[in-house]
Amino acid sequence: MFDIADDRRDDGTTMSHPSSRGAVPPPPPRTTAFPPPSLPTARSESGHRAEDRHSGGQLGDGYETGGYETGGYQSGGHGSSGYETGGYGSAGYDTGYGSAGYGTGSHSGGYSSGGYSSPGHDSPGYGSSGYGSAGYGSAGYDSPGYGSAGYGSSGGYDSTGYAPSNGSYLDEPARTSAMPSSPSHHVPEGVGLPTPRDASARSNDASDMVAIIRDSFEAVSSRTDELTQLFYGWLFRIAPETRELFPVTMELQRTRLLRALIHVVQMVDRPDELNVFLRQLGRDHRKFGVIGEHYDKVGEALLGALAEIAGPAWTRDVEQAWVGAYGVVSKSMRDAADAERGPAVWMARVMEHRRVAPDLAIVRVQTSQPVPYLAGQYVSVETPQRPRMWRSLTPANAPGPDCVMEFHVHTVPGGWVSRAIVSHARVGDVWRIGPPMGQMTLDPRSQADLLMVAGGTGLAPARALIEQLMVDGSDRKVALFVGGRTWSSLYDIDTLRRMAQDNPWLTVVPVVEEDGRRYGAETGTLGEVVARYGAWADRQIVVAGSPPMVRSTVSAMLDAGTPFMQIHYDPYHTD
Ligand SMILES: NC(=O)C1=CN([C@@H]2O[C@H](COP(=O)(O)OP(=O)(O)OC[C@H]3O[C@@H](n4cnc5c(N)ncnc54)[C@H](O)[C@@H]3O)[C@@H](O)[C@H]2O)C=CC1
Repeated sequence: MFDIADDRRDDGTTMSHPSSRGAVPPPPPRTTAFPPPSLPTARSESGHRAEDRHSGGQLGDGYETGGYETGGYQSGGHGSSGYETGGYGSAGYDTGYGSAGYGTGSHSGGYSSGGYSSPGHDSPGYGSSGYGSAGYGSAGYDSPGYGSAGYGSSGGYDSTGYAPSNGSYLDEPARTSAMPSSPSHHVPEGVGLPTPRDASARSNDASDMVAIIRDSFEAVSSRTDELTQLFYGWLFRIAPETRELFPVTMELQRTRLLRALIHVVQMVDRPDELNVFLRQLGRDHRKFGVIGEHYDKVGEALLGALAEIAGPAWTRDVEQAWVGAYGVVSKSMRDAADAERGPAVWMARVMEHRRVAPDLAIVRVQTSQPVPYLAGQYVSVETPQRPRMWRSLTPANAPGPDCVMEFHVHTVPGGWVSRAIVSHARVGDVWRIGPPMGQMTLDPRSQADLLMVAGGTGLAPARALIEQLMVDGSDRKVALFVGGRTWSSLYDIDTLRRMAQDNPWLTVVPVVEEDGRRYGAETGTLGEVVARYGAWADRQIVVAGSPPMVRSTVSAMLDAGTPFMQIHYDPYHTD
């Protein structure tokens, strides 16, 4: 319950059925030299690492997993005592910015000063108030912060007030700006930032309620570990049957609960956005087998736990505010779950498991019914080796009538699920797949050329998008910069080469950290290398990889003059 591990979903629009999108062509058979000559000219290569490179990428024990759940995002957070410090800090847009994290609660002033507030980033809307605040709205506590809603929203405050959020809906600023689920416009009180535009519209009662919820939550924010433990203890006491919905190890679950709670608290004054989030959460929870009556028990446990931690500060007003807020939350979730007609999960059989490196496997699964995902989206996955441990993975292929999904899974040190998938998944295993999420999808109406920057298994969404362009018969120019730490870690380079040879619109540029010339690759970090080619101002840009990689890439691009609103990336949970 209240697990937002897999909560990124779009704005609720219906996705097209994969089978109507045409067959995915088989990989082209030949090899070719690359890169083809259609790129801008690179400036001189420094080969030096970015200052912040690989920062904050350590995982806490057990919070890993394959595909895109590796380092970075998790960073210090889960590994350290509270997720409210380092972890989400670095999940924020950079360390300074992030380090305020959620830690000090919603009123932390830290946000306005960190990272992206720093001088040197001169793109519009990127200044101190702009970035600091926009990110705070979500970045601190929730993975959207890292992606679309957090940094993505740094367009957030521009001179005219609120620019649309970014980081989603590749190609289509209008849709991006309309994206209701982004919590990006929230400005916590007390940080000296612009007033949220909806503030004036709030009634006194509502704003009182918002203030009470925020203040009371902040008051317990230093004891969130206790809070979540109490909550689950309470829940399992009053509704013992819910225990089996959760994995044996509850640590991660508690973190997820907290994230969801914080998310709700942060968005409590933006009912429309909150509603989208909650509806997605409700639909997603169908896969856990959550039923209507559980919502009441959860409410009771939550309020009970809050009251116990708050002590004398739990006044009647506070209680009423929370009762009201929880009523809204549970209604949205239940309504959405009840309204959903599609499957809660799809069963997928492992049809191929290829260990392409000791720590990396390519797994192809087939579902009996199509999973309605779009190229670039991701799904949550549960494997028989790790029951009830759902992890997010991005299909590396476009949806096709064969109902096959290909996943690229890199082990994360200490990771339960990623290691199990790489080492122990077998042909014939049956996986469960949750509903598609994420918004890094193509707008079929756009003809803009594209730049894709992919680090490690972050290649998956880029490859799916490229496949989709092939299916669509597009001739939009695509430059794909694909990075690995070493040449041998570019595990899919042969396929990419073939694709580039067969599709003249596609340019593939391999990037390795050292000694690239030896392999015909560029040397450096992805951000450095991409920025050497200029600002890419005429392209829609997708960045996928570990959070530190995304962070440093976007930073380098902004420094090179890339318009922020053209850069897209999805939020990822790394647990
Ligand atoms: N939809 C998405 O965006 C997806 C994201 N991912 C994420 O991609 C990541 C891939 O991880 P691995 O395969 O282990 O790749 P990796 O961590 O070995 O890194 C691969 C590339 O990223 C660069 N890189 C890594 N850390 C960096 C940093 N701090 N600064 C600059 N560049 C950095 C490396 O130089 C290399 O080019 C995972 O975190 C995974 O969660 C994976 C699949 C989909």
